[in-house]
Formats: sequence, structure tokens, C-alpha cells
Amino acid sequence: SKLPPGPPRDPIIGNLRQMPTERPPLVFHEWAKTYGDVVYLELPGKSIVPLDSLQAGEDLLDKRSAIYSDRPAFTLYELFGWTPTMSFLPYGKQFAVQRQMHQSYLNRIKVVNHKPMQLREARALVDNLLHMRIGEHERYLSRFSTGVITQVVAGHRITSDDDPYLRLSKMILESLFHSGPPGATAIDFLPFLRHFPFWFPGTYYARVASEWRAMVRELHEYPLWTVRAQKESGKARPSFILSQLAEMEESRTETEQDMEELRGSAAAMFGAGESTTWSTLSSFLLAMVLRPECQEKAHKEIASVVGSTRLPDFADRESLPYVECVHQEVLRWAPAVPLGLPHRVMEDDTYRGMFIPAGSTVFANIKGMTLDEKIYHDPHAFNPERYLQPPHGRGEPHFPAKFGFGRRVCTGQYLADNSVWIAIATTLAACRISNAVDENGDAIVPAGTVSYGIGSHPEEFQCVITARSPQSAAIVRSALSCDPDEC
Ligand code: HEM
Repeated sequence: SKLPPGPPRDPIIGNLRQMPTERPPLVFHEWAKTYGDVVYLELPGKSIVPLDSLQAGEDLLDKRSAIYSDRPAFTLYELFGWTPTMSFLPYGKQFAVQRQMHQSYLNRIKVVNHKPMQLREARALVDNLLHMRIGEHERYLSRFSTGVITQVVAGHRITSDDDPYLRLSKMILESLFHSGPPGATAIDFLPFLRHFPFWFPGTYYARVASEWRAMVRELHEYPLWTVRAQKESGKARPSFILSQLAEMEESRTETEQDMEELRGSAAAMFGAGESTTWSTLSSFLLAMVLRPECQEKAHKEIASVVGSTRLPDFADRESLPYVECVHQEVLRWAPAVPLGLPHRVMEDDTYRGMFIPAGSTVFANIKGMTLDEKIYHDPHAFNPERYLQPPHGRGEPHFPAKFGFGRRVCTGQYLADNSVWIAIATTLAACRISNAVDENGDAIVPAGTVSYGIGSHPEEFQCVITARSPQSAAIVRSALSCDPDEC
């Protein structure tokens, strides 16, 4: 079998010169147009295989997940202190232990327990959006996603701007935005560079990692420390950490190794769950500014089903098909993890006559897959109607790989789906999102560009958020004052 096709290689350094540092998912997608949906790149000591079609992703990462579920070494993230964090662990016993912890708490059935909290946080988000100054929406979207994760992981409810979890999460998000594409920086390709002085070419990210390391370690320590403190004072609220501690106590296995697994699995929830939810909601606001007619249509649907005297609830989801289309289209149009997290193939494999060597790093180019013109008409456009059945729409399928593939599929997928849906539905019910205007009164139209790192996020844009009516702002307030936890 031959290797998959790919850009021509230089002697010794292979494709090092061509490896994209800017917008890798879009560059890989362009290459796929020339070389096909399975591309081969070679770097010193490393083979890279970006997959650009859903078909290839499902054939390899889902159907052959027994050999495609490892992760490559993440030298840079280790320098950052992300260890032993589940998302980056190799496929093995430690991974299995941590993944089981996640699944026992965040599976499809258990996530229902978090719905009242998500509902309350969504209403608090909308209340904040309605009272914010222009330009503050990012702050409140981030606060929403941190608020949800903090309650899930540590049972801690954020009520003030100077909450330690907000500070920690802000730092972590910044560190992730400064950490380059996952597993694909010079330090990952040439790990010996970590030992070189910081002025040496290629060591940029090692320097960045050394600056953020203490903060990342704090994220591993702080949640466990606070839950233990709450527990000792008899004030602990239900949480992932509390339930794991209870299980350990029951089975009398509270060893240091167990604690390390708990720190790693909790940190993975913060690391993987905050920026993704935040970025998705930021993309939603951007889409609503760019496509006001979609916003109107979704609002009308909510008004006709839910009425104007209450806000939507999870029970309304099935009755709001167009809102579902908006939700699905946000997740397709702006995938928060555009290159997924890299998988590593553990054995030599052959696919459609192409040889994929053991040890290759396989990227599911999720962004590339969403742009497949064979599945999605005009794929760059934000168009919720594409999912409606003809004659109302094109009957296109929801994008199935928004949460990744196989045995490494996102463990927070059900929680995230609920968070994003309720935030979207509540915002559409109560708010009108429109362009900001400049000093001449002309609408400022966002460029609609996004930045790419481990995640992708809309570049800074402005929008104005106003209440649909005086009544809708009051409904949000009164819904908030009746906390579902307490009444
Ligand atoms: C809209 C929000 C989210 C999106 C779009 C998203 C997407 C993804 C994607 C594409 C992956 C890579 C899967 C793969 O390797 O094939 C992933 C992994 C992961 N996600 Fe999410 N995610 C979201 C929210 C969350 C939340 C809320 C949590 C936790 C509470 C979470 C926890 C994780 C973890 C732990 C992994 C690594 C799984 C592993 O290595 O086995 N994610 N996510």
C-alpha cells in the first residue's frame, strides 16, 4: 500500500516548512481539495494524517476506534502543567479510570440533574446581557460557561465578579488561546527544544508555558481543596468531586494516586468545558447580528409556542424545531474545537488502499468536514433553514461530529448541548440582538472572522442587546427571583 497523498516533502525536514501556523483547519481543507480527504504529512520523527471528510472520520475514528483512540504526546501541554489531565492522556488504564469518572457523572441520563441549574444560569446570563454596556457580552458568556462548569465540578455557585473561579478560568482560557494548535507546535514536533534557552528559535511556546504553569497547576489543586473544605464544614453541595470522594470513601481507596486522577479529571472538565461553551455562544450572537431574519423567525416561533408570559424551558425543546435548527447550525458553522483533539493510531493500518503507519497523529478536521459541499450547500453561510425538510428547506443532516469521534468523543457532550440550547432559547425569547452603530449612526457590521488555537472564537465584534419588550425584561427578573433550586 502507498502512503496517502500530500504536499511534496523536503529532504530530512519533510513538510516542516509547509506546516501551517495560521488557521490550520482551513489550510488542511485547501490541501484536501488537491490531495483528497486523507492527507499525509511528514515531519522529523512524526507522521500526520488530517482527515477532511465525515466518512473518513467515521470509518477510522469511530469504526476502528480500537486502534485510533490513543493521543500523541503533548509535550507543550505537559510543560503547561496539564497532567494527568484526561483529555491529553494516552489510551490506557489511567485514561480509562478518568473517562469512567466523567461518564458516570455526565452521561445522557445523569445530566438531567443539572438542567435546573443550567436554566437558572441561562436566565442570569440573559439578565446580564440586557443590562450590560456594549462590548461586555463576552464577559457574560464566559461567566455563564464558567458558572455551569464550576457548579458541576465543585458545587460552587458564582455570585460575584471577584469569585476566585472567575479569575482562574480567565487565566486558563487565556493560556489555552496562547498555546497554539494542539500537539502541533514546534515543541511538540521537536521536544528537545524544551531544554533550549528561550531566545532559541522554536522555543516561543515553551516560554509561554513556563509563564502559565503555576496557574494551570492551581486549577488542578483548587477545586479539590475547596470541596474538601466545604465537606469538612458540612456545607458541600452536590458535585462531581463530592460524588467521587464519596465513592472513594465507600470503597476505602483514597490513595494519592486516586486523588491525582480526580484532580486530572476535574481539570479536564474545566479545560475542555469552559472555552468551548463560551465560544459557541459568542458565535451564536455573531450569527444573530449577521442574520437578523433568522433571529426574528426563531423569536416568533418561541412566542407562538411558549407565549409571552414565561420563558422557554427544556420541556419546550421538541416544540421549537426552528430554534433547534439555529442551535444545530451554530454548532456546525462555528465548531469550537475545529481540529478536534488529535488521535494517535496504535497499529499500522490500511484504508482505501492507503498505508497509515502506526504512531501517526490523526487530526479530524472538524471545520473542514463542516464545509463539505457534497453535504452542505453554500457551507460557509449561516443558514438554519438547511435542516428543514423541503419545501421549507434543503433537508440537510445535522452535523454529527461536533463533539468528536469514537472512544475519545467529548464526555461533556450532553451537558454542553443542554447549556448551549437553553442559553440560545432564552436569549432569543427575551432579547433583540442588533448591530452597534458608529458615530454617524451607521451600523457596524462585524467582519465575522474567527481566531484559531486549540479552539476557535469570533474575533472581537460589537452588538447591542435590548429587551424584546419591557415585559420580557421583567419576566427574566421574576424568573430569576424564583430560583428553581429553592422554590
Ligand atoms: C459546545 C461545547 C463543546 C464542544 C463543541 C466540544 C467538543 C469537543 C471535541 C470536538 C472534542 C474532541 C473529541 C475527539 O478527540 O475526537 C472534545 C473532547 C473533550 N471534551 Fe468537549 N466539547 C464541548 C464541551 C465540553 C464540556 C462542557 C465538557 C465537560 C464538562 C467537555 C469535556 C471534554 C473532554 C474531557 C474531552 C476529552 C475526551 C477524551 O480525551 O477522551 N467538553 N470536546
